[in-house]
Amino acid sequence: MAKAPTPELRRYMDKRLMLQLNGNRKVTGVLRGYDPFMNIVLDDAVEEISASEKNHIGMVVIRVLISGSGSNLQALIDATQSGQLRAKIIVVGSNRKAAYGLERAAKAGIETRTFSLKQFKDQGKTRVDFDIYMAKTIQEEYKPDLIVLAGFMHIVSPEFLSFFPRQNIMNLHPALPGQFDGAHAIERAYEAYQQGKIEHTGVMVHKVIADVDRGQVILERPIPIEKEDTLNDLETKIHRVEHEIIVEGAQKFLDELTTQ
Ligand SMILES: Nc1nc2c(c(=O)[nH]1)N[C@@H](CN(C=O)c1ccc(C(=O)N[C@@H](CCC(=O)O)C(=O)O)cc1)CN2
Ligand SMILES: NCC(=O)N[C@@H]1O[C@H](COP(=O)([O-])[O-])[C@@H](O)[C@H]1O
Repeated sequence: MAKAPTPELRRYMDKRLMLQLNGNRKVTGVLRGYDPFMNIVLDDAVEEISASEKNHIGMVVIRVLISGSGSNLQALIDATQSGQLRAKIIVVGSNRKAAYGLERAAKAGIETRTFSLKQFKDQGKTRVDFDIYMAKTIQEEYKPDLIVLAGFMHIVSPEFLSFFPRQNIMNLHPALPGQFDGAHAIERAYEAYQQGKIEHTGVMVHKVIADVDRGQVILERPIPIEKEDTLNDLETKIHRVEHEIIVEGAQKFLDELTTQ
């Protein structure tokens, strides 16, 4: 495939630019870097909300990985567009080409990538080959400050994690630390409540390590379960809290990462 031509921006390097983004957003900043995919790195970036209101963003970029409907991705998109989350989503990746979250990203003018484990296996390659390709693509083509796993239903290997020595990967999990690690956590919590084993569940965002859902907790929030709650009621309560904690957790982690 022909390599994308590098845009002629050399003469603007280290100069303050004003960029007009989608959604009629205006951002100024000092050009520090760019690549053939038009990923632009601006330093001391400032979003001009209005003539009198400015939002200092700093120099951050983020990348989101999804598998499903992407309601948490939408929460991140909305938060970056409102300025609540001082960051820019530069690309959304999914391991499922039918994930509705890819449509949400495209509608927001965000680049999307799909990574198919099945394609690798059909070529006789391994799951680790797939993980290495995915990690190498993310790191070399996008160089994100933060990767957010927002319902990304793929357990990443130590080989994947080795590409990110800063451990700048955050996962959203619909359970409290050490309670219901892994998939189907909400259903398992509901079942445990019905059996009288727990009185509440919760949501957390945590750093991603090889041991699934056992990374350092960034934020956690308990969610009470009422006896009249159906599973759907509990899922609704959990998703509402998720949409808040994923934004607050991303900002908290970014602030930590960018001051290291
Ligand atoms: N190494 C890690 N990888 C991932 C973590 C993590 O903490 N460490 N968090 C998960 C997200 N997650 C729970 O929060 C999770 C996702 C998926 C699974 C799982 O069993 N996946 C199966 C496939 C299931 C499916 O396709 O429906 C698998 O990967 O074989 C467990 C937990 C993200 N990755
Ligand atoms: N173990 C990981 C896990 O269960 N993640 C869960 O997938 C859902 C994705 O929803 P979304 O696609 O609407 O954002 C969310 O509930 C998230 O906590």
